[in-house]
This record gives sequence, structure tokens and C-alpha cells, in this order.
Amino acid sequence: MMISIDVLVGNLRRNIEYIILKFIASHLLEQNLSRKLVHIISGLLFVAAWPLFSISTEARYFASIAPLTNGLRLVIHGLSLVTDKGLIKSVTREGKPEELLQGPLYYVMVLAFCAVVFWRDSPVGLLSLAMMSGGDGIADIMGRNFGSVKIPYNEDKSWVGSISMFLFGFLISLGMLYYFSALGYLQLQLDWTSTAKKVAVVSIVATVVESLPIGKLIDDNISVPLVTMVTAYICFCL
Ligand SMILES: C/C(=C\COP(=O)(O)O)CCC[C@H](C)CCC[C@H](C)CCCC(C)C
Ligand SMILES: Nc1ccn([C@@H]2O[C@H](COP(=O)(O)OP(=O)(O)O)[C@@H](O)[C@H]2O)c(=O)n1
Repeated sequence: MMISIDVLVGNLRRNIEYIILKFIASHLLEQNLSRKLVHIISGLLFVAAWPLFSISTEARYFASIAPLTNGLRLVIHGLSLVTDKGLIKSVTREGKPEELLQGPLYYVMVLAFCAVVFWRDSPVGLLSLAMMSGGDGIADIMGRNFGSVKIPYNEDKSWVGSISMFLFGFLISLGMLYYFSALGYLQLQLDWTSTAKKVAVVSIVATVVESLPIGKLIDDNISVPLVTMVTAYICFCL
């Protein structure tokens, strides 16, 4: 009788643990997906909205107010001066306020930097944001869901994630160049065959850097746009 009660209690405990783990897992997955959707959509929408600004020289500074204001919001919430559970749930990995001061803050600073420095007349900023928002964002979503085969030099990253980053980053970058070129903003005259080759080179370099095991040294939201800026500058501006 004693044994069967123990077995019963043990089973009950395991069931409760299973239910709790399942609850946590489903909520964490939800949080990861929502974070990456915010990651992809906010940056791409920000860039897509640049043509709405006037041709005045101050336009780029006005545009950068959106990411800078969000940066301030992230600092205020990251330091726990104010609490907003919705913000924390939608942009952090583990639900800790201090995480707002890392990936999300770097992300909005890169958005502001690209608006002010490159704005809509240079391919460099457009490609950097396409790779950071679109490419890096899709790598996570595809990698987490379908990335069972890992990259030999990095157990955290998968072939599916990196190939998706390359393809999506490449297509979004070309789309952005086409959009800004069709609207007459780009100073360069683009020959699309050579542009596609250059964008492929930029996308490969950004993808390889994202796949390296350097995540603890430097955040992807810095390394990916930084290496894209350098490569795009070499390919398009020298
Ligand atoms: C989730 C984000 C970064 C985390 O990166 P990672 O750790 O997943 O690598 C992105 C955070 C986005 C930010 C809080 C909100 C950005 C708003 C944007 C500047 C406004 C766009 C305006 C536009 C006109 C819709
Ligand atoms: N190239 C990649 C990138 C991410 N991923 C998946 O996405 C997860 C999060 O990637 P990450 O550490 O770069 O995340 P963030 O720093 O971008 O938020 C990884 O643990 C992988 O499951 C992948 O499979 N392949």
C-alpha cells in the first residue's frame, strides 16, 4: 500500500513537472517568435518609411527620432525605472528587464545610425539593415524550427538558419535597392547583374559572420550590420 502511494505521488509529481515544463516551453517559444517578428518587421518598416520624409537635409534626423525614442524607452525600462510587461515579453529572450539594454538597444541604435549616416541615398545602410533585420531575424525563426543539422564549428547555429539568412537577406537587400532606386533616391546607377553579384557577396559575408561562435564577445545586432557596412562599402563605393 505504502509503495503504491509512493508510485502515485511520484507519477503525480512527474505529471505536474511535465505540465509546468510544457507551459514554460510553449510560452518561451511564443516569446522567441514574437521577439523575432518584432526584430524583422520594425527594422524593415522603418526603412520602408524613409521615402515618406521630405528632401530637406534635416529629414534623416527627424527619421532617427523614432529609433532614438525607442532607445530611451528601452533604457528606462531596462533600468527598471518603469515596468512594462508587454515590452519585456515582446523583445527579450528570458523576460529580464536588463536584456533590453543589450540586443534591442543595439538594434535601435543601429537603425538610428544608418538613418543619420547613410540615409536613403547609399546602398550601405539599406543592406546593413536588410541583413540585420531581415536576414538575422529569419535565421532564428527557421533555425529554431527546422535547424536540426548544426554547423560544424558552431553547435548553436544550423545550416537551415544560415541558408535562410543568406537567401532572405539577399532577396530583401535586392528588394530594398530596387525600391529606393525606382523612387530615384540612390545616387549610384545600378546594373542589376553586377548588383546581384555584389549583394550575394555582402549576404555571404554577413551570414558567415553571424554563424561564427562569437555571440558571447559581440552581439549579432552589432557584428552583422558592422561587417555588412564594411563589405557593402567595399563592393559599392570604392
Ligand atoms: C527584438 C529586437 C531586438 C532584439 O534583438 P535579438 O536579441 O533578437 O537579436 C528589436 C527591438 C525593436 C524595438 C524595441 C522597437 C523598434 C521600433 C522602431 C524604431 C520604430 C519603427 C517605426 C516604423 C515607422 C514602424
Ligand atoms: N544561423 C543560425 C542562427 C540562429 N539559429 C537558431 O536560432 C537560435 C538563436 O540564435 P541567436 O543566438 O543568434 O539569437 P539572437 O542573438 O539573434 O537572438 C539558435 O539557438 C538556433 O537555434 C540557427 O539555427 N542558425
